[in-house]
Amino acid sequence: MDNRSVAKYVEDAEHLEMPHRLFTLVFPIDPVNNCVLLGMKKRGFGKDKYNGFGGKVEPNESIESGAIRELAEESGLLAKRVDKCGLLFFYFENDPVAMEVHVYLTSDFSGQVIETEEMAPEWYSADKMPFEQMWADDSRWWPMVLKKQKFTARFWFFSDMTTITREEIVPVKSLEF
Ligand SMILES: Nc1ncnc2c1[nH]c(=O)n2[C@H]1C[C@H](O)[C@@H](COP(=O)(O)OP(=O)(O)OP(=O)(O)O)O1
Repeated sequence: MDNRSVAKYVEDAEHLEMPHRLFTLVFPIDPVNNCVLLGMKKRGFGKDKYNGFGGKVEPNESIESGAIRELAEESGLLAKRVDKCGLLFFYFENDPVAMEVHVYLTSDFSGQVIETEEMAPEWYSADKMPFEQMWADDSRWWPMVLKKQKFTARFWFFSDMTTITREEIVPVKSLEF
């Protein structure tokens, strides 16, 4: 997909006549051991699932600053740099607000991994992810991450928040548009 088409795809997604709430999702990567840091969510939305680190973007910050802040708050790691690898849209039956999730990787970070009130972090082999304990969409787009392929994707969830009723995953050249 060329950049103009990507922009159109995102514009379409953002104008499905529903408001979007902005979120971030960051996966720290250890490239030497091919490992990724996941966190077991201990409370709130997504409790008892493994995920990357992230949350809502505050009104006074950029999406990237929000990603770095949430990573620090939830894992103790300070990212010097994050690289956007994907853009996800989630739509839930009976929910008038969609989620727009900006997905980042980082292998440039410092600090000690700590367990926080929200997350219990654990390193996993990047090609042996615990998908059965993750959001149902994760196994659909993670292969793009492994291939170093940027992507946009849209998932429609049934009201149980678990069953995917429709999905679109599109490889893209760039997420700068
Ligand atoms: N389906 C799916 N796949 C992958 N990742 C996610 C989902 N749904 C999601 O919500 N997420 C991600 C997006 C965010 O990184 C988190 C949810 O953020 P949340 O914990 O609700 O936001 P915070 O701002 O940290 O919330 P509180 O601190 O107010 O609890 O999961």
